[in-house]
Amino acid sequence: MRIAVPNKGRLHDPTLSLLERAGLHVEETADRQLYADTVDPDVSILFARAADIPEYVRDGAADLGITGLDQAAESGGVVSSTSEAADDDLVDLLDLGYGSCTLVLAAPEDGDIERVEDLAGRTVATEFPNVTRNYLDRVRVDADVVTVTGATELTPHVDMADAIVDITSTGTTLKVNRLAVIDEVLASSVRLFARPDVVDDPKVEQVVTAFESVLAADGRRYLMMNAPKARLDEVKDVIPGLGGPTVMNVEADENGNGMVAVHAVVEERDVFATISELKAVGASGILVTEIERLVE
Ligand SMILES: Nc1ncnc2c1ncn2[C@@H]1O[C@H](COP(=O)(O)OP(=O)(O)OP(=O)(O)O)[C@@H](O)[C@H]1O
Ligand SMILES: O=P(O)(O)OC[C@H]1O[C@H](OP(=O)(O)OP(=O)(O)O)[C@H](O)[C@@H]1O
Ligand SMILES: [Mg+2]
Repeated sequence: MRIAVPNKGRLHDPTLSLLERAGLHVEETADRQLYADTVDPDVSILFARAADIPEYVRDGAADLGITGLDQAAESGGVVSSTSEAADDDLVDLLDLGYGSCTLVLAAPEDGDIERVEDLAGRTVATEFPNVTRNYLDRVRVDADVVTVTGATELTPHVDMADAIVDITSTGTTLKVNRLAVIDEVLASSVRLFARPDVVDDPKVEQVVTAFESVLAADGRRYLMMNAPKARLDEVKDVIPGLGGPTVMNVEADENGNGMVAVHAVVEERDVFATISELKAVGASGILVTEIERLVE
């Protein structure tokens, strides 16, 4: 099974670190090499441009692809389950949570385009012509679409276009170019995409489970402590854990203090407050550790 992965750009490093954390270590290769093996002999990597990855998966050059939803939507149909998929659709299997951005319609701040309807008969410049045409159809506005390959934000200022559809995340680029958002076209983030015919492959399911376990571990910590058996209910009340905590007898509890060991997964943001509350109900020897993966 082959996974297409961004070879450069902002999605390259986070994608490799996700593969690493998921246990799919990518073998060292010379820079920009097209293919790489992973520690799993059944899984290999194809490095490609983020924008080409959807096409590689649709065509069968790869079985799975990791790239932005914006790129997948630009290249054709995207569905969220196999039951609704046509042969050349991509199935959006999993939101990997990074590369979050929004494709927006934007126009000069002090111009005459204030609503999408004002675009009738005007021109929109974009690197995403298909997504833009679909959007204009959806809102029933008849405008021309011109395709550019970069620096889209400049086009309204050089009379090439009246508005743009482009990526924004912090909004800095739009602001610097004195452009105001008129409408949201597509909310995007990096996803794991599959061809419909491979979705039920056990290897694909194994990859999905591995990625899910990394996402589940994100922002969570593992707490271990000793607690007086008599106050276990209070300890359980304090731990806002995933389900109930695990409670174990302490082997070395010879002097009969009635101590138990308590383990629990907690949200990272709750750890700070939880520790003082645990101490207050008699817990001691509290350990906080990172979780690499969590299969729920
Ligand atoms: N400012 C941003 N914030 C978050 N995600 C972004 C941003 N810009 C782009 N992306 C996401 O990353 C994807 C690839 O963009 P990026 O610019 O990294 O790749 P590239 O264009 O192939 O690389 P380069 O711009 O270096 O040639 C986009 O399709 C989008 O999903
Ligand atoms: O809202 P912001 O945080 O300013 O981000 C938006 C900008 O980020 C991307 O450009 P990128 O940095 O990838 O440069 P590029 O145009 O060379 O791809 C995108 O094309 C926007 O121009
Ligand atoms: Mg870019």
